[in-house]
Amino acid sequence: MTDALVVTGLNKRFGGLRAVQDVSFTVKQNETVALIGPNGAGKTTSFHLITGFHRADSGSVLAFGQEVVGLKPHDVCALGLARTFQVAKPFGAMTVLANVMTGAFLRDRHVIAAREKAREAIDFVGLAAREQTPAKDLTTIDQRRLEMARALATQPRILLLDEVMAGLNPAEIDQAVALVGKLSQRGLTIVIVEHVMRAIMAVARHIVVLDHGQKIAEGAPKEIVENPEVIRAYLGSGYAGAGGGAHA
Ligand SMILES: Nc1ncnc2c1ncn2[C@@H]1O[C@H](COP(=O)(O)OP(=O)(O)OP(=O)(O)O)[C@@H](O)[C@H]1O
Repeated sequence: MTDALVVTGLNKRFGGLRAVQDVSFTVKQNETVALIGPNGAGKTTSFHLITGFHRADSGSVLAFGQEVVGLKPHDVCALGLARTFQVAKPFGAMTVLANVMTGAFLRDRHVIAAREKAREAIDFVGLAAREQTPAKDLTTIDQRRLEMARALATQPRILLLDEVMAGLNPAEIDQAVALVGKLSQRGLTIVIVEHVMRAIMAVARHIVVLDHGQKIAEGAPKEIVENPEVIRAYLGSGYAGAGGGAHA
């Protein structure tokens, strides 16, 4: 079976800073992979490179066997890669439904069909009761749900989630974890950037660790939390439990 995502030798410099250095990893179909590491490690930049928001200096990103480096974000999305943003970027004055329809329009030019797809995504993330609420009036968790619904409405095969749990309370984190599990059950391949280790341990089958733009480890969650290099660079000696740069 073709891998969902094959990232090979990805590089990105910002002036003298090597934000992403020779990063390679593979995500199998229907797998959930987490990208973790300290602030500034290059996680969000990797997402930008994979989704066409930044152009890689070198390297390759194959999505279901097709090269996406060099494509515009819209074209990457059309190939089935959708993402959320670390800082949610809804159209604040527009309703939840209208925001999600902007995602649905990628595949359905007709308003009625796009509205139907948008409603399905809104329902899936549990926002049906907020359909007519302006995005700016949503709570933090509902904004995250909106981000996910908008991404889902583009009918992706691969979903990249950038810190969708940041700022949520423990009960909300549990709800978000359940939602990610539901997305995976639906057959989606998921790449998740997250600092909430409890959530990572619950959803990820495989973890890739970045530090200073480089991959320092990858493996099963149990191996990663015991990896001395990962403990030094990110988790801190207090993990498993509460640790370092990561939020337990
Ligand atoms: N557009 C840019 N111009 C210059 N430097 C940038 C740009 N975007 C990111 N950087 C730098 O690249 C490095 C990697 O940043 P990135 O946002 O990818 O880290 P991150 O791992 O996502 O961190 P965090 O966990 O804080 O979100 C950082 O040093 C950051 O300051």
